[in-house]
Amino acid sequence: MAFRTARNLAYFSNYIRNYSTNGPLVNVTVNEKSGFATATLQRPSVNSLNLELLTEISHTLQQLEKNKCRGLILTSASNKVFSAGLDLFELHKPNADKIKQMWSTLQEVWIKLYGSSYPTVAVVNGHAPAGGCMLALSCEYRVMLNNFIIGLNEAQIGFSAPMWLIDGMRNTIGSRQAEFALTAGTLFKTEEALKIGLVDEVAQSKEEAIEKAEKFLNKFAKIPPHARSMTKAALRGANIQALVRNKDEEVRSYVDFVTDSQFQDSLGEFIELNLKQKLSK
Ligand SMILES: CCCCCCCC/C=C\C=C\CC(=O)SCCNC(=O)CCNC(=O)[C@H](O)C(C)(C)COP(=O)(O)OP(=O)(O)OC[C@H]1O[C@@H](n2cnc3c(N)ncnc32)[C@H](O)[C@@H]1OP(=O)(O)O
Repeated sequence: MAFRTARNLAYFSNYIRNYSTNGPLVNVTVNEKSGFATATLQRPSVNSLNLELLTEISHTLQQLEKNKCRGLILTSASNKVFSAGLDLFELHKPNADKIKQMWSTLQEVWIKLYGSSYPTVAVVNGHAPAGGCMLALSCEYRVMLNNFIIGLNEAQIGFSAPMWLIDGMRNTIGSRQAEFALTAGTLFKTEEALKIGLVDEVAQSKEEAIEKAEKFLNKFAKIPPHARSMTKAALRGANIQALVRNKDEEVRSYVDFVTDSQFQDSLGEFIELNLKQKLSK
């Protein structure tokens, strides 16, 4: 088992430090006492998910799995936005090959994070719409700071969230609430999200949120890791397998959907109406 000896722990910490120097968009640190890793998303200014950030998240998750991480806290370097979801500018008039890779990497991130063998907590220290909510939902526990929004607003932008993400929402807040939330594309304020169970706890500061996250991770200290991860796989495996079976087909549908002129028109309108930065004409 990892971290059984101080030498193992030191090796892993050094490894992660070295790794983090190679990843400018995701900073990874390891608490040497607890063995918990903190992965901080730091793509300016809103951690919008472009191919580069998604690739780095995917590599980070792979390394954490390989090194038998004891627990992960996922958070943001911004004090306003956890992640603004997919990079909408990269979806506008896109290069088909690039968005193909982007969707495929997004699927990989979900498979690795939703299916990780180690426990995971999202410290949602800023807004988390769409893909930002997806990252938080993939974790096992969510601690959110006050006065932000979270939710799957895909319907508002003109499409449906993919099946695996709908599954993640349903598994978290139940079918009835998921239907209300997804069909309206609702973005919930922190307190509302707590009421429906989309987040588990509210914190007043990032420090308090990290403490709550560590408390959650510490609950597993005496549970055999293989028993924990087998149970998690039993609970989440069917949803993951459904995506694995349909991965390529979904990428094809997504590329067709996003490159269609109707989607491009509604995306253009959404950007002009909702984002400060505008499209160059
Ligand atoms: C069968 C399978 C296929 C099914 C088909 C499915 C098709 C799916 C296609 C796409 C899927 C998408 C899922 C997504 O994740 S879509 C992304 C949705 N995101 C949003 O709606 C968020 C939009 N942003 C906001 O609401 C706000 O910016 C917010 C995050 C709340 C932060 O607000 P605030 O603090 O006031 O900051 P600003 O609005 O001033 O923004 C700061 C700068 O960031 C830029 N920005 C914001 N969001 C994005 C984004 N998503 N992508 C790129 N850039 C973004 C914004 O323009 C500002 O830029 P600048 O500083 O240059 O002015």
